[in-house]
Amino acid sequence: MLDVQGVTRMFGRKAAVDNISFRIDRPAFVGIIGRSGAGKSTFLRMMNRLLDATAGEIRVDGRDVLSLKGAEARAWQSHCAMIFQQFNLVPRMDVASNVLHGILNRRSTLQTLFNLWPRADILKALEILDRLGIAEQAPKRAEALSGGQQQRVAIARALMQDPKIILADEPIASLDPMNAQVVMDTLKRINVEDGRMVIANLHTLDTARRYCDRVIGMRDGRIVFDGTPAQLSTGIAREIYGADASFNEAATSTAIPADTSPDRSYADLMLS
Ligand SMILES: Nc1ncnc2c1ncn2[C@@H]1O[C@H](COP(=O)(O)OP(=O)(O)OP(=O)(O)O)[C@@H](O)[C@H]1O
Repeated sequence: MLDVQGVTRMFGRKAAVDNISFRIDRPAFVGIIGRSGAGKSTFLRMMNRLLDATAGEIRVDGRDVLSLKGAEARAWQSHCAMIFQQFNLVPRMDVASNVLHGILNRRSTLQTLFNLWPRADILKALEILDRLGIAEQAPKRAEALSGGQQQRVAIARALMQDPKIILADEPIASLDPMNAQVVMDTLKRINVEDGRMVIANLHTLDTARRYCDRVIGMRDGRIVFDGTPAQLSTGIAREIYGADASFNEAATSTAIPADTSPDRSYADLMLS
């Protein structure tokens, strides 16, 4: 369903992403790991057409999304919703309106001007918020919510687009461990229950191991590992991060200590 072939992005003489290729045949939960500057964000930004590639193809169900232009490129962007480390909500706007903004590009100028939303869309937004456990936050301003709740609003906004693929660029990097777990559990749930592919740039190894079906390790723009979490040994992790023998995985951990952890997470249940 996703076939990445020879994708490269140059910035001047530097290849931020250097001729990468991989295939994903089912709606998997894919984690991309690597140190800062490895090219992870650049790849996601090319995939949803925020950034042009210098070379290569990204085929989704046979169609090269890198060659789409104009309205077709915009339509593709709504099929691969993106969520960001800093949530990118409108802080002073209420939560429900932030979620409805996921389909802003489907409205007429007049509707936008008077902030008019069809009843069916409002009900859908509330239904999604309810599903993510934050329905009671709908009338509040986004800025009044905790970071974890804001990221769930951003996920709700993404779901409003009914995307095939969700791209998440360091979705939990600004969150404390408890909120990070809630957000990752939410993404896993959407992946498993809806069959939507999730591709997430992750900065902690334990998160990649715990939630991903497949892990892609990048270093200096290249793929240096592509496999299952079980294949990701400490030695390979060292290679990905360019670290020496003193590299300690626990140092990158966001895990919640067992005695403060809530009931077993959804991901635990799915994976057990
Ligand atoms: N707009 C740009 N102009 C010039 N160089 C850029 C630009 N965007 C990214 N780069 C460079 O491309 C390389 C890859 O950056 P990228 O942000 O994709 O890495 P990353 O793995 O996502 O890192 P991080 O986790 O820090 O975001 C880096 O060397 C970065 O400095």
